[in-house]
Amino acid sequence: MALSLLDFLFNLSHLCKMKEGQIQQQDMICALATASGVGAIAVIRLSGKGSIALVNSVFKGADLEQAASHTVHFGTLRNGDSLIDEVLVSVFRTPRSFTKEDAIEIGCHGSDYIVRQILKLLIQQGARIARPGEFTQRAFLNGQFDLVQAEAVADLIAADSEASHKTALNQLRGGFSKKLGGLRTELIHFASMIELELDFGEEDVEFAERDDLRRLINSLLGTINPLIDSFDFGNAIKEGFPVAIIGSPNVGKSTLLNALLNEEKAIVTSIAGTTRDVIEDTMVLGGLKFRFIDTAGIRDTTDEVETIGIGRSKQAMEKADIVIFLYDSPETYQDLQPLSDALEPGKKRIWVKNKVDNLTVRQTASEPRENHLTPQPPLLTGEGEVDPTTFTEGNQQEESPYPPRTGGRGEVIRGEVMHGAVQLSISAKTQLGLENLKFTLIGMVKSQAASDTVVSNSRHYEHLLKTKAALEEVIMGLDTGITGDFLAQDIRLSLHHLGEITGTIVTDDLLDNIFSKFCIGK
Ligand SMILES: Nc1nc2c(ncn2[C@@H]2O[C@H](COP(=O)(O)OP(=O)(O)OP(=O)(O)O)[C@@H](O)[C@H]2O)c(=O)[nH]1
Ligand SMILES: [Mg+2]
Repeated sequence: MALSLLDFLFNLSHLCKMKEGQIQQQDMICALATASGVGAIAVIRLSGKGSIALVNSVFKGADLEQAASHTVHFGTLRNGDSLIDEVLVSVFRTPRSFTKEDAIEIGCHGSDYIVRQILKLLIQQGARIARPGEFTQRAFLNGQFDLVQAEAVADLIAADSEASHKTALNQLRGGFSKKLGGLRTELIHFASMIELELDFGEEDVEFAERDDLRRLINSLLGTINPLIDSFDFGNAIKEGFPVAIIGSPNVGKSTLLNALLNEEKAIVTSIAGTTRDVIEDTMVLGGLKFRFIDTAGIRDTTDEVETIGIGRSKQAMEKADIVIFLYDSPETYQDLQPLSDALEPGKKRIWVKNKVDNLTVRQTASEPRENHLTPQPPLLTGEGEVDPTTFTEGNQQEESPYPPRTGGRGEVIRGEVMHGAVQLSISAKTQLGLENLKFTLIGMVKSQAASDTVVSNSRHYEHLLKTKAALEEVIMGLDTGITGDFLAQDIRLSLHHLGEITGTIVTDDLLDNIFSKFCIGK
């Protein structure tokens, strides 16, 4: 007969650490919590059993052993007779500290020398230097938060845009782990019902209502699927939304990259074929991080290096979230058509006509106005939504080789949105219309954000995929009417993967792996 759920959990506990339980005060660890280097103030952290007594033995001021939790005390730190610094000591008593252990924070003057002297003193008195992330690891092990929240602490520190900050904060406050936790509890209930059936062996009894189980699994899948789908978006929030600039040689791709980044990142010359490889960098626009990718101009060539570069341009285009198709003439516009046709239909694209400054320069007061383009401020039509209108256009004598656009004489030409594609006109060189392009990019990304709860961590993504596969096995088992013991096995596997996400079930290896990526002092 299959193992009972209790046996299963018992066996697992040999390999795994269960998070729930008593607060464990471990040995004393210390570290600099602020960035190293010279600053006005530095903060040194100490946590573990005996921390308050240790600092009290080297502190001259109030008696810290008698001090209440969450109080701050001014005094001096001394190594024997020698004064190290005037400090502010904050006292936190178990369980009301970050780690839930007794903890002290020493605010001293921000000199490397003073920090070294204080750490040396603490180590002499019995503390040891903390491993990376060890404070957060202790907080997790003492039940301060689940693993998703612990990982969010690292993300919050690393956040470099409004969006990544918001995602990390959402995870820190429970985000999707609360939702998953609730469903997991229900699933455990079903698992135990099925285990009970197994205990009755030969007797044909069913404690677990199969229809209710199916409903629960569907509801779990309903929670998990959008989370899985959100990963690309969540990952881009962290790493930057990739935007590939694609076009024929010399249309101004590198000029545009430099203008977007506000720095001379790529070489610009009038020689066609200047850029040979992909060049990229990130920029935060409207609270979102974008990864702009300049590429080699695409054309037929026999040059070996250029051919490799063009291959990379095509790869960048396929991987990008948004493709900017840049052109400066009817010919270079036509060159882009086969590339766009070959691209997956759902890919977001912006068609950008460059070098419009040339068009205005060509005009003189006496000439009939052929292509009068006047920049307009971008029209915001709603929250985060952008109407990418840039220019008013006068008489257009020639038949336009470009895709049809709405609007007539002197009317505001709407940057058309067709099959997810938008049309704009700019001058990368004079930066005319650039703000509008930025607004369009921001609007395109913001329109993707379905909810605040997004998965941005590849570990969570991996376990969500595994949970989904296991849950689908349960559904398949229900469809084919498999026996309780097989059903129980599939449910156990789902529970295992769900538990690994929030850290209800974790191995030491996994914990070490996660927390070693933190900085020391966190
Ligand atoms: N008048 C005008 N010239 C521009 C504009 N943008 C780029 N150029 C010029 O066009 C030429 C080519 O610019 P690049 O940015 O090197 O073009 P590219 O598309 O990166 O070219 P490759 O790297 O060869 O594929 C340079 O002489 C630029 O100064 C613009 O908006 N207006
Ligand atoms: Mg270039």
